[in-house]
Parts: sequence; structure tokens; C-alpha cells
Amino acid sequence: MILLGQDVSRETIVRLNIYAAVLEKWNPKINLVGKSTIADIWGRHFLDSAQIFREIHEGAGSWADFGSGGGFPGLVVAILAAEKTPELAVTLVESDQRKAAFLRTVARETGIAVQVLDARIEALEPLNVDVVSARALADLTTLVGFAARHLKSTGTALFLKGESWEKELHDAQTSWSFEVERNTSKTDSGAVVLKVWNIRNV
Ligand SMILES: C[S@@+](CC[C@H](N)C(=O)[O-])C[C@H]1O[C@@H](n2cnc3c(N)ncnc32)[C@H](O)[C@@H]1O
Repeated sequence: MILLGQDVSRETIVRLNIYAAVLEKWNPKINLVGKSTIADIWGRHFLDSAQIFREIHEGAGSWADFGSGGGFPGLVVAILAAEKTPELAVTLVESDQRKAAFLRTVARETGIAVQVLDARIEALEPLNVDVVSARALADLTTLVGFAARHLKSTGTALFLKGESWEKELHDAQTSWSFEVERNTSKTDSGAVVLKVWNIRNV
């Protein structure tokens, strides 16, 4: 099956179907995603998350997703990585214990090896990873600060951002110096995937 231009195996589709079923079961209790989006888990969440997996650079060995919530984008990345780049180690950081328990449950039921850290990002020792990602977590200035602390010097951050991205980018550039590439989201024409690297204090 083709998932956003990527040919994925039947096993990956089976894993995503298990993920969708567990999400639907847990969502009324712990509000992992907006109720109105649950009918379109594939478009609003799986495809939105899968688009950033294509941005991974060759040789990347470690990826940390911040504020994963229901697992977006990090757990979808981990499921794709299990098939495409099994050497990639994925860490999900989620401070809410119940959401972290959900993430571990999906990982166990799909047979995916991910590390789930139920901690606040600010409290972690530097993770020193090749890639960080986040969706709907914080303003870009804060996210670039998290990336600066947890990325290797050669690393890349991938942030899914909504319509306020231009103002957020302008604001972030007053506190940080970095390279940036903007790509229109494949699932929402008003949103972007921001690729950020070479981060330094201004
Ligand atoms: C709005 S939700 C977004 C969840 C997911 N990334 C998505 O797009 O569906 C933000 C999540 O980040 C978590 N979070 C917020 N601040 C955090 C922090 N400082 N450290 C770790 N997790 C945090 C919250 O518990 C919540 O699950």
C-alpha cells in the first residue's frame, strides 16, 4: 500500500490498524486526540505524521519525539522505521503518565521497540539525538530551545506547525540563529513542516 508516496508493507498496515483500534478505545478516557478527528485517524494523524519520516537523513540513528501525546508524530515514525530503517532508535517523551501508558501499550501490541520517557523535556539530560520532532507542543522559540539542548551538533529538528508558523518563525529568529526549510504540509495547505538545523544562540 502507498502511504504518502511511500510503499509500505502489509505488516505496517496491520500495525497501524492495531494502533487505530487502541486509540479509539482509550480516547474517550484520556483524550489523546480531538473527538472530531477520530473518524479520520488516517488522514489527520497517521498521514500527517508519516510525511516527516521522509525527511530523515541518511545515517540518522536516533530520533526523539517531544510531547508525543497519542503518539503523533513519533509513534507513527517508529512504526515506519520498524519496516524501513530498523536501526533507528526512537524515543517518545510524554510527561502525562496515562498517555505514556497508552504509548507503551501500542508499542507492545504492535511489537515496536520504542523507549517511552514519562518525564518533562526540560528535566531530561541531553539526549544527543540525530532528529527531534514535535507537533502541537509549544511555540517555535521554545521548540528550538528544546532542539538546541537535545540534538547532536549535526542533528535536524522537524516541527509540524499550523497557520501561525510565519509569526512564530519571526519570533524564534530573534532568540536563535538557525537554518530553516519550509515545506507545505501534505495534509493541510495552511500548515508546514519546518526543518531546522545548525542552531545557535543569537
Ligand atoms: C497538545 S498535545 C499534542 C500531542 C501530539 N504531539 C499530537 O500532535 O497529537 C501536547 C502533549 O505534550 C505533552 N507535554 C506538554 N508539555 C510537556 C513537557 N514539557 N514535557 C513532556 N511532555 C509535555 C502533554 O502532556 C500533551 O500530551
